[in-house]
Amino acid sequence: MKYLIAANWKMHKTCAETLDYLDKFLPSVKDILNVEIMIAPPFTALSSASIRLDAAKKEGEFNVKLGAQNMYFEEKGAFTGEISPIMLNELNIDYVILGHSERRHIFKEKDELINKKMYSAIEHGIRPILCVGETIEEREQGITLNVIENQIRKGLAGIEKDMPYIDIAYEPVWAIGTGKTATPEQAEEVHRFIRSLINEMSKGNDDKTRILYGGSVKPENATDLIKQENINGFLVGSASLDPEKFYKIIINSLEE
Ligand SMILES: O=C[C@H](O)COP(=O)(O)O
Repeated sequence: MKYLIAANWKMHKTCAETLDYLDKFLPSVKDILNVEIMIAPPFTALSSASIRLDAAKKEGEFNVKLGAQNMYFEEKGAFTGEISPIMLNELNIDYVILGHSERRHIFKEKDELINKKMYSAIEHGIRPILCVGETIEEREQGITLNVIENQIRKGLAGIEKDMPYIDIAYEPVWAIGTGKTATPEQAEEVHRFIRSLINEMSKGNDDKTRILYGGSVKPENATDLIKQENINGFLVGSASLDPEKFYKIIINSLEE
């Protein structure tokens, strides 16, 4: 399984800043082919980034993919402010991040809506990354694994057979943007649980599904996290905004 190191820029970077980033970042990862790299800029920068990546790919083999940070499940219609899968298809978007904790908590997205988006992404050939994670209160109540199981069962309801086209990101809400990373052991405990759950749900058809860790990943903690047996990559927020830091996370993940 090729690991995936993904950058979620959230609401950061204009088109000009995106192109400037790619100018610095792409040459540094040109020869890295044994890990998949994905960048999810804001919607407004996807088109420019897509053109820039196409140009890079014409110059040789390249392992950088583009992702969207969200998507609506309908193809078109009166859904003010939303972006559809066919709009993403037009830009050759490979991945879409769904159910991110900021979508769940700030924008009140529920598992049922996330499940419809998962269906739609798969139907349109866009590989979804389903994000799950517990709050600090849930961890303190000792219900972390119940919360994760519930989010995964509801998010994947009806699409268990499509497991080979899905990745999952475990992002403890208390570790996102706080500087508090889960320890490698804390992360591994949940990743091991997710692996056995999706293995059971897909009847053993989960060997193409990467389980990413997200939450204050930085160059300093990437090596110890990736050493864990069931951590198959990262979803990186703040540290991915700096091309050099993101490059170091990739390099440090490759050492193991
Ligand atoms: O999608 C990324 C996660 O929310 C992690 O963000 P962070 O690396 O800034 O903690």
